[in-house]
This record gives sequence, C-alpha cells and structure tokens, in this order.
Amino acid sequence: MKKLQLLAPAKVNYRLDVLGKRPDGYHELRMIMQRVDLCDEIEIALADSPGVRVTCGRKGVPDGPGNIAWRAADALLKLSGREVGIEISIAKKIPVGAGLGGGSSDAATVLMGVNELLGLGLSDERLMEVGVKLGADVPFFIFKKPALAEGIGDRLTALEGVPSLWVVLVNPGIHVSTAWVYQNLRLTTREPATIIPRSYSSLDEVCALLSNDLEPVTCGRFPLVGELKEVLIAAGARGSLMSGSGSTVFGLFDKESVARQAAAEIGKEYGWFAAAVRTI
Ligand SMILES: C[C@](O)(CO)[C@H](O)COP(=O)(O)OP(=O)(O)OC[C@H]1O[C@@H](n2ccc(N)nc2=O)[C@H](O)[C@@H]1O
Ligand SMILES: Nc1ncnc2c1ncn2[C@@H]1O[C@H](COP(=O)(O)OP(=O)(O)OP(=O)(O)O)[C@@H](O)[C@H]1O
Repeated sequence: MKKLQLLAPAKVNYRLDVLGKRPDGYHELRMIMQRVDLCDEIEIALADSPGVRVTCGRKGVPDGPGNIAWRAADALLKLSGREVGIEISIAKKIPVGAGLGGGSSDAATVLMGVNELLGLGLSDERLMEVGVKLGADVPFFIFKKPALAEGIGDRLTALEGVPSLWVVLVNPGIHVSTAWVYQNLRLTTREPATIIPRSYSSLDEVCALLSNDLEPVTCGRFPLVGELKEVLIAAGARGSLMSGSGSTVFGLFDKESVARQAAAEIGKEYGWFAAAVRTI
C-alpha cells in the first residue's frame, strides 16, 4: 500500500504587528515567520475503504474530524472528487496550543502529502488557497521559506539572507487559546509602522526585529510567560520573544553549544519543555 512519511515543522514569529481588525473579526497582521526543525511526524497512507481516518493519541488533540489534519485531507478529497481512503497517523512532537503553529503545520503537510500521494498535481498556490480556509498560518508552511506575512498571515513575501540560527524553545505547559488572545487584544493607535527590512545578514539584525503585539495579552494573563524571556537571556540568548499567541518563548543563539546547554539547564532546573533547534 502506498504511503508517505513526512515531517511537519514548527514556526516562530520574529515579529508580529497587529495593524487593525477586519469586519469578519480577523486581524490584519504584519509578521516575520521562520520555520524551525522541531517536527511532528506524519504518516499518510492510501487505504481500501473510502474516507479519511486520523489517529494522533496525544492528550488534548482529537482523533478524527476534530483534527485539523482530518479537515485538510477531507478538503482535498472533496476538491479532487476522488473516492479513496486516506489513513493519517500523527506523532506530536510540537507542544500543543503553544504558539508554534503545530496544528497548522500538520494541515499544510497533509495537503502537500495527499496532493503527492494521489498525484493531483495541484500547485502550491492552489494548496495555499485551500489551506487558509483551515487556518491563517497554514499557507506559510506550504510556502516553505522565511517570510514576511501580511493580510491575515496569508500574503507571503520571501525574505533574503535570513541567517541560520540556533533557537531555544521553552514551553511551560500552559495551553493558550489563540482566539482568546485576539479577542482580548486592545487595539491602540500605533506609531506609523516602522519599515521592516526585506533582507538580512546577521543575528543582530534579527534581534532588532523582535516584537510581538500579542505578548502583553498572554503575559498579562500568565505572567510566567514574560519571566521566561529573562530566563533565556540569563542563559545566554542574544534576544528573546514570545512566539505567536504563546505560551512558548524562544531565545536566539549564534552558537550551538550555548543553545544546547541553555536548553538542557532550563529543562532540568524548571521541568519545562526546552529544546535547542535550528532554523530551516
Ligand atoms: C498567532 C499566529 O499563530 C501567528 O502566526 C496566527 O496569527 C494564528 O494563526 P492560526 O492559529 O492558524 O489562526 P486561525 O486558526 O485561522 O484562527 C484562530 C483564531 O485567531 C484569530 N485570528 C487569527 C488570525 C488573524 N490574522 N486574526 C485573528 O483574529 C481568529 O479570529 C481565530 O479566532
Ligand atoms: N493536528 C493537530 N495538532 C495540534 N492541535 C490540534 C490538531 N488538530 C486539532 N488541534 C487543536 O487545535 C488547538 C491548538 O492547536 P495548535 O497546537 O496548532 O496551537 P498553536 O500552536 O497555538 O497554533 P498557532 O501558533 O497557529 O496559534 C488545540 O485545541 C488542539 O486540540
């Protein structure tokens, strides 16, 4: 039976500016997004009986239609009109409800995987159109490059020369609802938006970008998330920020040895999820 084994990476947001609220409740954003090599493992196989089946087995993540990966496969089967069976199993490695885009990445990977497995020949642009209906972060994972993301996060521009960095992810096990964060965001009149460079050459330039308008909302409700930034800086990070809607905080490092040591010490001392990963 034909099957694919795929990796679905996490993301961090180096920058997240909220520019306004749209009539449909979504927010206009300007983000800088970067994938990192902490990955969920996904197997997609053709099956005899028609329909989509998803197993995940991780507490807090549904099997079946409640899983965003199920909705991704179902959307593609409907679009293609194919009456086949698809079996998906997901081994979650990315913390859930953590601002790392794990669900969105699973969905993107399933869209790309089912497209390949069934030989549908859909372009990435078409898969992104399907993906944005599943979640605003999904198109970025199909784009597969560091990106400036505008609109609701789906208008993507590739960035040049973004340096390869070591990133330490720290998650204290707090599940944050993205919907709750956006609902509790107080929009104020911002300073005219600063210009975001389109090309980069150093860690310092990336550190100068670090800013996230959702941080005050999540840190107001969970002050520990704000404290994680100090913990990472004390462990040698050159810059630190909450990713997405949280609760993961990341630190940026130029040296592998310092990053690995920071992750090991933070994990040991506080018992939190802490991992040294690379940008991809
Ligand atoms: C926080 C980020 O992860 C940053 O990359 C994204 O903005 C959220 O992406 P996502 O989880 O894929 O978003 P969706 O699943 O489409 O939406 C989750 C919730 O966030 C809100 N949401 C999302 C994206 C956006 N531009 N404005 C919003 O207000 C939606 O109203 C929804 O209630
Ligand atoms: N494949 C999946 N992986 C993770 N969560 C999923 C999945 N399918 C459905 N969910 C549900 O989505 C919610 C959180 O998803 P996810 O882990 O992607 O959040 P997140 O990392 O905060 O995302 P984002 O950074 O895009 O806001 C949970 O309530 C979870 O049950």
